[in-house]
Amino acid sequence: MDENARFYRELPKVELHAHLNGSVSFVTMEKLINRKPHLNIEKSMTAIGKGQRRTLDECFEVFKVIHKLVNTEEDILMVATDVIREFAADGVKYLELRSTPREEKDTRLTKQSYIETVIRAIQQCKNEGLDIDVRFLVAIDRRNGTEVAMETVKLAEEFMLSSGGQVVGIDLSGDPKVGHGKYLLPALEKAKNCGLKLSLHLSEVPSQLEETDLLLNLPPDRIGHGTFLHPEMGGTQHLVDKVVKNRIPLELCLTSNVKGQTVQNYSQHHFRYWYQLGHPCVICTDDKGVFCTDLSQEYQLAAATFNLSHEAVWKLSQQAVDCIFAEEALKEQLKEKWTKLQPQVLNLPVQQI
Ligand SMILES: CC(C)=CCNc1ncnc2c1ncn2[C@@H]1O[C@H](COP(=O)(O)O)[C@@H](O)[C@H]1O
Repeated sequence: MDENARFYRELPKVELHAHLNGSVSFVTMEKLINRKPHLNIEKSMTAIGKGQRRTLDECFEVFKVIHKLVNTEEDILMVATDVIREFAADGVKYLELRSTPREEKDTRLTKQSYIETVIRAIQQCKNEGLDIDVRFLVAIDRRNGTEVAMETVKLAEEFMLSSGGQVVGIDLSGDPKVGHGKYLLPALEKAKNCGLKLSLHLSEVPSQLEETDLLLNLPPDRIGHGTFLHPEMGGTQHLVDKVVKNRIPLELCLTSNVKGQTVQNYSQHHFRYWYQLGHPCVICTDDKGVFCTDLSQEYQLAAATFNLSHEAVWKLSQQAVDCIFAEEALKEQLKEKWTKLQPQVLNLPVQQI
């Protein structure tokens, strides 16, 4: 590893936008495929390699394949523990995992046992003494409509109260071209009222202005992507003003947006717009397995594309701590960790990009 790459690996990082089943690495995928040879799934069907791009629709097809491979409690436990260990090895000190609870009649997996298993994995990793704190966001897949959204919020609330603070919020995700946020509003309002934090995928594709405007009234605690919010991308100043006024952090995933072709190339990524505004931006991976990346690479990519010094990168990773959903006490502990690590990480004899 060259010294520059080492800087990004040693940089303490916060990952706030990681879909569990999109984060499954090649190594774990191999284990899953070996468990289920009858499915005839090849690794190439579950990831988008270097230089490759896919349409958004094709990307969502990949998740269907992965879901076939991950359909038992045993699979979920393995996938979640592997993903947490990999993030820890990548220098991530705080991780918010998100996942959509699924019921699988064949294997008697229930939404309840799905969430329990993810929590078990988090606990198992904690017992291993890994240097990473993990929290869980229960995801609503927007395609499933009002009733399922409400049921998901109820489950999330139960687990928030019973999990000793492991479940901290709700993610709204899924194919942005399917469904409409107005049908999910009551569930999201309920979530907010019971103390769950909200991270919502907003304006991931163009022409969602009305939905975005509506959901911004909640307001959410963080925004996933927000690619088409600003006027240069067909959004409006009104939307930007709402986001800025409430200082709602954006979770930005460069590789995902370029490989999924919602952004033409790295230099046109909306990171530039929001970063220049001085708005809180958090670099994230989205689906590190599907998009063959990790958080160190994403930081390095952002720095190379937008000409950020190591000091600026450090500040970016440090400011991400302010955007986490975990309790204040943990936030303070993480801030101390950053302060402690700063001299060691920034004093590395690094070559400039
Ligand atoms: C297609 C593409 C460019 C993906 C990146 N952007 C995304 N946008 C919206 N929802 C997503 C995205 N990536 C993953 N998800 C959600 O996360 C799920 C996979 O993780 P899980 O099963 O919830 O554990 C997908 O089925 C989908 O509901």
